[in-house]
Amino acid sequence: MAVINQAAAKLRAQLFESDDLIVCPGVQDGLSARVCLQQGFKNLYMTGAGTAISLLGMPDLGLTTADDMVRQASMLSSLDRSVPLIADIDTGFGGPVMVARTVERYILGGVAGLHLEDQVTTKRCGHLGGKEMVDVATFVARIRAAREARERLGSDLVIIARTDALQSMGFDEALTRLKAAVEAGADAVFLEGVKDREQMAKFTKEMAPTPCLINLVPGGLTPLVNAKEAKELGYRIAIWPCFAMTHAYVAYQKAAKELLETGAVTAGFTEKQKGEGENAEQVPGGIRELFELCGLSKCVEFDNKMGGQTFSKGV
Ligand SMILES: C[C@](O)(C(=O)O)[C@H](CC(=O)O)C(=O)O
Repeated sequence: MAVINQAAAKLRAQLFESDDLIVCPGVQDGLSARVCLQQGFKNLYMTGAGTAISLLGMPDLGLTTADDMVRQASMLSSLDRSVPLIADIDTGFGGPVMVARTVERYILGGVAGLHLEDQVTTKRCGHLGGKEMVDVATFVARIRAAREARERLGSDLVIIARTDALQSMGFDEALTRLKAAVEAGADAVFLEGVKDREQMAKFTKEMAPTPCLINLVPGGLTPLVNAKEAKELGYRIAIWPCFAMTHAYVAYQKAAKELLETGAVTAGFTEKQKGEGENAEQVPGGIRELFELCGLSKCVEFDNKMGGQTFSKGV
């Protein structure tokens, strides 16, 4: 328990013992997380939209189950337990009992923070139209259930209340909901779909001193301010869901098109990479490098240290 709680305690300290912006690149799978860890990010964000796309090949329409999300969030948390992960928990997947149960599973998986929202369980991405909300009492019960689960496990989990009410119910109702959530035990707040800089500044000012999160989705409703601006606008946490996925999508398309049309895959490769296999071990971005990114040498070292024979003939 103590080791698992370390990331949550660290996130809590980042939030309440410093005034730096917590910069969270959106990750959805092992590769995106490993790349962000390699680049030295101090935090990660597990995007539910990205998880729906990468794990299910489906849009963000409330199709990922609690099991899908717990499994992905736990895997991502385990890659480097010194880097706190904030994870999307959508609506919590049911009534208070289910919310508490799912939050416990997130905590036990090593998640440091999560955001829990007020959409109906048949939810959709916050940047799509036609969203429906639960009433305030139902939302508050979800937050209370999350807080209760946190207390039951003695965890430092950071609970971030998210409202999707802005588009259909307006700014004042959205703020009322977030204030009620803070009253019920949320540590930070997330106003989904905020539409311009003026609204951003007003939001952080009205919610102060509660820390606010900004969601910067490529192609979404919110202007893509940079980290410096987000901080100046009063935000404490910024998430960039699907940012790398957008780039990966374009690269996949290019390579798939080339393979289909020419029967070969060379797009974006260096001359060396295009060569025959004898230098395979040195190829940058080749399979060996990807395994290395994911801890190949560390696995071999661990096996040896434990007296295992698995890699005695080398790898
Ligand atoms: C933040 C979000 O919940 C996510 O799953 O990452 C999504 C982002 C997206 O759809 O790209 C959201 O609803 O804003």
